[in-house]
Amino acid sequence: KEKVKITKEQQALMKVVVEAYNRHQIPQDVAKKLLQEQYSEEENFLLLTEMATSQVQVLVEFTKNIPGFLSLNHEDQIALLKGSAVEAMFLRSAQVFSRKMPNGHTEVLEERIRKSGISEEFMTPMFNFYKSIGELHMMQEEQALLTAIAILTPDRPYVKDQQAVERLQEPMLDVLRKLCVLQHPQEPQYFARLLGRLTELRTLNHYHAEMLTSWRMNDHKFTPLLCEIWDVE
Ligand SMILES: Cc1ccccc1NC(=O)[C@H](C1CCCCC1)n1c(-c2ccc(Cl)cc2)nc2cc(F)c(F)cc21
Repeated sequence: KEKVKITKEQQALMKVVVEAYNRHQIPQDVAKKLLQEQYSEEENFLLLTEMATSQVQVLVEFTKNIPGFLSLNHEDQIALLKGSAVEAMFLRSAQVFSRKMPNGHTEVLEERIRKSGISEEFMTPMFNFYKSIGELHMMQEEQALLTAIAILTPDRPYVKDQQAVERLQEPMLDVLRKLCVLQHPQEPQYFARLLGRLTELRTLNHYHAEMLTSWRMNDHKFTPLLCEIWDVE
C-alpha cells in the first residue's frame, strides 16, 4: 500500500488557496438573517441579489490568489469567472446550509428558503445538492480546493487555451486526492464523491436563470454585475 505523502510544494499550494478562501468570505451571515425573521418574497429576492453580487466580488478576489491564474490569457480569466460564478454561489450556499447548527435551526432555514420565492420545481434538485454536500462533512481545505477546482474547469464556454487551465487544475486535483486519502482512509471513494458533486453543481447551473426569473414577484431587478454574470435581463 503506497504511503500517500503531501509534498512541501503541495502544502504551500494548499495554504495559499485555503487562506485566500477564508479571507474572501461573505461578510454578513445570511443564514443568521434568515433564521432571525421571515422576509417577504421581494425582500428575499433583494437579499439574494445583494448576496450574489458580493459573492461575485469575493470570488474575483479569491480567484486572483489561485497560483498561476493571473498569468492566464485575460479573456480566459473572464471566461473562467463567468463560467463558475453561479456554481461557486451554490457551493457556498450548500456549505452555509450544511454547517452544524443548534437543533431545529436547519429545518427553520430550509423552511425559510422554501418560502423565499423560488418556484417549487427547483426545490428538490437544490436541496438534494445541499444535503449531498452536507453528507460529505467537508473540511475547509476540501471546500477551498473544490471551489478552486470548479473555477479552473478547462471546458467552460469561450476558454481558448484549455491546456493552460488544465495545468493549473491538475495540481489542485492531485493535492485534493491525497488529502481525501489521508483524511478519509476508511472511505476510498471519498475523492470520487467530491468530484461527483461538481457534476451535480453543473446541473444547478442549468436551472439558475429560470430560478431567478420565476421568483414569485414581478419586476425582477438585477445589479449590472449580476446581468453580466447571470444569463438574465
Ligand atoms: C449563502 C449565500 C452566500 C453567497 C451568495 C449567495 C448565498 N445564498 C443566498 O443568500 C440564498 C438566500 C437568499 C435569500 C432568500 C433565501 C435564499 N441561499 C440560497 C439560494 C437559493 C436560490 C438561488 Cl437561485 C440562489 C441561492 N441557498 C441558500 C442556502 C442557505 F443555507 C442559505 F443560508 C442561503 C441560501
